[in-house]
Amino acid sequence: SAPLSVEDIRSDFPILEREFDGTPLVYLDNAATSQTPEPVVDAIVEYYHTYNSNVHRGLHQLSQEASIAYEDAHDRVAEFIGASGEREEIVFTKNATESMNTVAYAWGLEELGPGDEIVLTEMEHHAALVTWQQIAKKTGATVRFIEVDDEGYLDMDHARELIGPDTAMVSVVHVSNTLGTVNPVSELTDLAHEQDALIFVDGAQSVPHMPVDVEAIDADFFAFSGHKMCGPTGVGVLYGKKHLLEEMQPYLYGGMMIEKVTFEDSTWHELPWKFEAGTPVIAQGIALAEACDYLDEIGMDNVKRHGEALAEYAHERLSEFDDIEILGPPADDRGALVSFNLDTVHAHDVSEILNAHGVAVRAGDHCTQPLHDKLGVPASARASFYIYNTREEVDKLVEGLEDARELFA
Ligand SMILES: Cc1ncc(COP(=O)(O)O)c(CN[C@@H](CS)C(=O)O)c1O
Repeated sequence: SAPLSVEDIRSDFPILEREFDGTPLVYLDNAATSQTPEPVVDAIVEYYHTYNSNVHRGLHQLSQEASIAYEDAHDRVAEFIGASGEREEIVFTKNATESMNTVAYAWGLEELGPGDEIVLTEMEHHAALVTWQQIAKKTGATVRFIEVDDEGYLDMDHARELIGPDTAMVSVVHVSNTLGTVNPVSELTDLAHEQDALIFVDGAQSVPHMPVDVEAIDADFFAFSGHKMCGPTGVGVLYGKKHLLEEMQPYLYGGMMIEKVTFEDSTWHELPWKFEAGTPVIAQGIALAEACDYLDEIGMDNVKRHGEALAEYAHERLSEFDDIEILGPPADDRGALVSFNLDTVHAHDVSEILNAHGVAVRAGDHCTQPLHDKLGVPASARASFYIYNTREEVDKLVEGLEDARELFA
């Protein structure tokens, strides 16, 4: 695909024209949520303007149109991540968090028991960490954590030590939303499968930012959110290998997910509808398919290159300051984000002052409290990049930090 034209892309995002009392918006909080391009917004508007209807093949024209668009959106997402099982391997949820809970309840609650181990990493997002921690409490299973070293990399010797015959599930974040570390998910998948364990990859920060082929990785489950990849809020994706989803029982019951219901018992609809109880995320799912088209038009290799180049530049600029501590791997070996602390200024104050410069960054624990505890920092500030950000915006970030330093000197 042709190299990415940031200028053309920015014209698809009117929000980026926003100014606050004359100060232009510099949106650097893409790991929290991305902005939404016109074609995706148009897809939502078109749905509600022309074929809004409930799905699952009502007999009238509108329902037929909505059903086909909604079902086809599953195939489009499958294609985007290389799932050859198409819609049968793609469940639309509300967000990545719900995708992870779906496996924890529909598989974990049934399959786990005392003696079983769930291997996580110390850099897991709460969506995985708290979920598996609580399922372990309910089932008597044990959660164990692969250590993260001082540079923000997984200790793979420790991974090989932990993943053993008692391991039932490995759950690992593909790209850390705090450190920017890109984890060796193929290697971890091999380690899990050697022990007949399953592996769940949290792809919330990878699917939006790089080419992902779930079958090349051979992950059993993969989760991500539409709102971090130019889609709307309200749609997440659970990819699961077909035979696993076939074996799993639903944990949310109701209409749409059933085949036959009697007063005594019920049978379930085919995949993936078995896991989509009630009226699903229709407009959001259709818009997510549009977001896949939008990103593929740019080319995920270009998306990856652009985000990593901005993170590398930001890392280099921030490294010019001797009072800034950057979290995670070196400049040239990370995803599209940089978390950092300014020695004399709390991350919340950094964020406040950057906001006065129009610069939007995240400050806090980024839903990785145990990791921050381990790193010995209460919080961090995080700049995260996407397709519409520029080097000039990184320079604005640095200017804001220079202001913060003076204010708190
Ligand atoms: C690695 C990872 N895993 C799961 C999630 C949850 O995504 P949801 O769409 O909220 O369900 C996120 C979302 N992280 C946001 C909110 S804390 C961040 O600012 O970093 C994530 O980064």
